[in-house]
Amino acid sequence: MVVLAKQAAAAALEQISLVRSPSVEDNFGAGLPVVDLAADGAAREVVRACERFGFFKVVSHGVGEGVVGRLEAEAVRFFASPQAAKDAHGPASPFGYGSKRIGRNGDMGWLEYLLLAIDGASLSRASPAPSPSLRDAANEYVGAMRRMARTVLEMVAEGLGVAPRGALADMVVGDGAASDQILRLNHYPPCPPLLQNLMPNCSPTGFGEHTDPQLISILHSNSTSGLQVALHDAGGDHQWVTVPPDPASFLVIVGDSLQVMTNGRMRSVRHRVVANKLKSRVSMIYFGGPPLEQRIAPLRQLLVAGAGDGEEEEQSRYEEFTWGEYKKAAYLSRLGDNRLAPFHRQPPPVANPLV
Ligand SMILES: C=C1C[C@]23C[C@H]1CC[C@H]2[C@@]12CCC[C@@](C)(C(=O)O1)[C@H]2[C@@H]3C(=O)O
Ligand SMILES: O=C(O)CCC(=O)C(=O)O
Repeated sequence: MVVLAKQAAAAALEQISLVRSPSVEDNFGAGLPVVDLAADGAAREVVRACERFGFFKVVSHGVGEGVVGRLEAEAVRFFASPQAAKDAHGPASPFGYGSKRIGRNGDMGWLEYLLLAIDGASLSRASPAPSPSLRDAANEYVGAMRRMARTVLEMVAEGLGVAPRGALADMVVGDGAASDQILRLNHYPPCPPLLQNLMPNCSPTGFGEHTDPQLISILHSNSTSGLQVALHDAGGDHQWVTVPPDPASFLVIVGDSLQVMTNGRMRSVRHRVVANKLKSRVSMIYFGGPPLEQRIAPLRQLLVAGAGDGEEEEQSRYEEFTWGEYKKAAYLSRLGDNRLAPFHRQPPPVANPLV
């Protein structure tokens, strides 16, 4: 009987891996990096958090509750619609509705999602928004994410002493820049009860561990927990730390491209989602990438600034590539792969230290 039940649970999960269920001890405590974007010295705090952790929570962001609420309500409505109606907007290749399958190379998660392409300041005409109301809410939300991406990337430039302020922001949200932006709506149903009964200490992986390839990501979630980030100790071992959900805030996540452009000063953080035992998690994430032809290499001013008096300028830790090349390689990779590894000339020091 137990064997049959276990088989049934395994079948329901298909090839979705299980991880240890998070407990309160895994929560990020007082050390969680938080930046008040409206405060004096915010640029310094942004740089500090990106260098130390590769992510931070944003408060005083100025995004209206209605903007978030409208898109989240549309997402909930869409995910609650009949499976056939959702499937009509899939499979995600890469855009559209997807369920359990992530990317093209066999990654699986306990989630369903809608991946939408952005063209300039709004959803791409080619992107299959399931309804006009979802499209309108998404366009309004994308406007808010673009403003936040500009603010944060300008603060990164300012905090690092890079001029002009728009050097990074313009790559992602510059007028007329054919940048590569994506909006993803994720729904993680609760862990199946059968599995919970059989293996109370295990939970299905919602979204497997990965780093984001772009410059920055901006994440919002409802009040259901699940996001974890990998922090490292001095020996290089990592520990998964839960970031408590806060629907009133956003999380900014450093992507691989920003790691390279800052020559490893800022670190893309590995993160994952673990399905919650009881509640659905709904998240919305904006990915800010540059135009395909953008060269991804350390900003010149950082290499010059990194050199001491009379020394030669700091060397790039990476082989050069364009965003288009990196993106192509990303789509050929598995979610959890270290996509920057083939481009490393010099491995960066220990990432994202445990506090
Ligand atoms: C296995 C995958 C799934 C990928 C592509 C490839 C490797 C990296 C994944 C992500 C991670 C960040 C968001 C995303 C939208 C991106 O740009 O790269 C993801 C994309 C997808 O979910 O389709
Ligand atoms: O749902 C989340 O909290 C994170 C989602 C994520 O990492 C992604 O969509 O790439």
